[in-house]
Amino acid sequence: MSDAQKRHAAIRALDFVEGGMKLGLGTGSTAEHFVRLLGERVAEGLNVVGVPTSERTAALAEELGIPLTNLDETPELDITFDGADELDSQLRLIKGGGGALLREKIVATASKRMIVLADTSKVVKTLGKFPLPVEVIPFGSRVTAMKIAETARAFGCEGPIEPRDDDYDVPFLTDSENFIYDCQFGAIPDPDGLSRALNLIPGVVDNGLFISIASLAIVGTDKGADLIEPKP
Ligand SMILES: O=C(CO)[C@H](O)[C@H](O)COP(=O)(O)O
Repeated sequence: MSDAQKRHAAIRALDFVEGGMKLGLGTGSTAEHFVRLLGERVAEGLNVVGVPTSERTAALAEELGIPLTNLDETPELDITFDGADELDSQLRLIKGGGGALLREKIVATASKRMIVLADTSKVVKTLGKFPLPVEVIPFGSRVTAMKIAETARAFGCEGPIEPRDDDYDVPFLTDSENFIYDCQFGAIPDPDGLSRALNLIPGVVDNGLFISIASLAIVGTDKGADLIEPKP
């Protein structure tokens, strides 16, 4: 992972921003580069409004003076800029390393387009090396986790499924006060099928697979950034 590459992706992303736009603001270190650069433009007079995908991003955007709104007031956004934990050639993503996958997916799908910002380490042939985060309601979460494992097996995915916690064994809570299970599958042969099946399990709120949502990836390199469109 390269911080310089992340910053290069964020710099290139600013070329897509125009005055008057309504923007989804992602979560994570790559998205943070973008939000900070956007804050500089806003300070220079750029007129945009943002919907943050997490409390963390909301706090940062507020600190930088970026005007914020929410999806109730502004249900259609122009572009969401967000990071990813993995992306493949079809621009299918694994997201949720920072635990914000639910709001990230809601905001991205309320946008005319989602642009993913990444460094080169995020580009993979097959999704799944990064543990897939699945957000579950705390009630009955162990049963839900067993069903996740069963469902995943039917899609050729095996591997430990572990509740995310902090350094003191306290369960990690999302902004919506749910748990996250990290599923170490190694490879996901059918991301689309797995994503649909997981979301049918009672207790699963959503999972970190973003399928047919991103329409462009900006991958930062050591010298600049490459634009990648989804391959059919
Ligand atoms: O999905 C996310 C947060 O839920 C992030 O976009 C993802 O984890 C990438 O983070 P980073 O840019 O710090 O590598």
